[in-house]
Amino acid sequence: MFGLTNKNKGPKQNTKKRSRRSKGPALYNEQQNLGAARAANTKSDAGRKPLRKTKRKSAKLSKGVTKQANHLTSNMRDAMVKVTQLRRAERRNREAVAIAKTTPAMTLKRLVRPEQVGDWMSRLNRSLTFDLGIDLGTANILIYAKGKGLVLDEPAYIARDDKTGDILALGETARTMVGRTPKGISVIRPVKAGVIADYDMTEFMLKYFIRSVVPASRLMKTRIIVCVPSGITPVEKRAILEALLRTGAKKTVLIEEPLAAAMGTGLNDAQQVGAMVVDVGGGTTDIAVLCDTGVVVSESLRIGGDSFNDSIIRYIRRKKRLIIGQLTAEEIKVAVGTVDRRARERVIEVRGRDSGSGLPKMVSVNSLEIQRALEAQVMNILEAIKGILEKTPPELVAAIIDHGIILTGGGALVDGLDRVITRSIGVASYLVESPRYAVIKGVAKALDEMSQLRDTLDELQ
Ligand SMILES: Nc1ncnc2c1ncn2[C@@H]1O[C@H](COP(=O)(O)OP(=O)(O)OP(=O)(O)O)[C@@H](O)[C@H]1O
Repeated sequence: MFGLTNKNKGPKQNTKKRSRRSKGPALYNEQQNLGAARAANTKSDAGRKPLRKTKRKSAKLSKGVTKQANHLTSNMRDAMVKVTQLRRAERRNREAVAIAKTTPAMTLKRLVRPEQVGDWMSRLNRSLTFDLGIDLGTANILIYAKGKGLVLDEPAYIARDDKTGDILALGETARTMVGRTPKGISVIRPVKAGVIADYDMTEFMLKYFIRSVVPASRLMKTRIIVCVPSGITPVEKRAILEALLRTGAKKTVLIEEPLAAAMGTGLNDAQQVGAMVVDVGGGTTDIAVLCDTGVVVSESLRIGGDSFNDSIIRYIRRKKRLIIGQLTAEEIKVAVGTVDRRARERVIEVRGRDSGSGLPKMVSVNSLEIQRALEAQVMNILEAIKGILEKTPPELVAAIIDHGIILTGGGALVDGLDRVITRSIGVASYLVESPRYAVIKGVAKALDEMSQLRDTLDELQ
């Protein structure tokens, strides 16, 4: 009975409150039932009926009341759960309204932790900045985009209408027009011997090629490292930097060709103690001794793949009385050309115009003839290497003997150059893998290490 009384006391108060507030039908009925049960209980006590009858009656009554009380308790629990759920939903609504009222920045602060904000900012900055490396060569222009790789590899040629000044073709299309253009159209090379020969055309070519690889919206954020021959004057350097700035770039930086070539060959260890790099390009041959502080001694010669072609043209005209063009000379050089008189003999049939009669003619040319044609130029390169070694500090010479002479640049692909240098200088020399791309690989590295290389780079912004 005590248990029963206790059970009835608690729920009774709650039920009253609830019934007053919400007057829910279930709870109201329960309260009425409980009241009826109590009234019945009081009546039975007052009547003082015989003991057996009273016992049976009170047992029946207590069963009923227990049942009702249990029922009431479970209903109370349901009601409490409902109230809690309602309160939670109300709190959630209030929070949602508060977030909606805050500014976007406040919402960002609420949703993103401070360290994530930093990451987010740097990620955004990185995605907006565009870093380019350019090998502005006499023969070819190569562009490397950080994070993307080599994005442009085109011959540095422009076909132009002489009368109107209109540009008709650029790059490979213009190169194939060399020696085949009608009157009034000329194919020009704006960069000669590594130096800008025609400023307007160089600027036009750079703008055209850069815009073909950089979205216009990112040009203002573009940083460019450009590679130049070691022998150019400060005025020429500034001209190149300004031409690049006029393309719309944010910042332009210069790096010397031999330094870039050395970096591109992955020479870091040798470079620290001393290395000699001979970069034979289309227009220039750059010879330099480098150590960890940069270029120690260097020289730039106006000799390269193009002047090799000129020598071949002159030789064939003189010895074979045949006039050939630049493209044929290039073909001969690649097919049978050599600078080593001990090389295996190869022969090629060459077509051209007879210098006397002006009629078409075909002659055969062999490797030894090409070796003779190129001999004087190779002698100049060998003399320049000897001269540089004489100016090199003895400690570095010892390092060069250990590491050898490294050959880079497309011009160094001419057969036998490495063997001739090794025999004449007495120091092992070797051609790097993909010599045409050594400089642009170095420029790519320089882009990664831009901040450390600050002393070695000339910059403009
Ligand atoms: N297989 C080959 N044999 C001989 N010469 C070659 C060969 N392939 C390319 N060349 C020469 O390489 C030269 C181009 O080399 P590269 O692209 O390194 O020059 P560049 O960087 O444009 O010139 P520079 O460094 O003088 O500004 C051309 O003159 C071409 O004739």
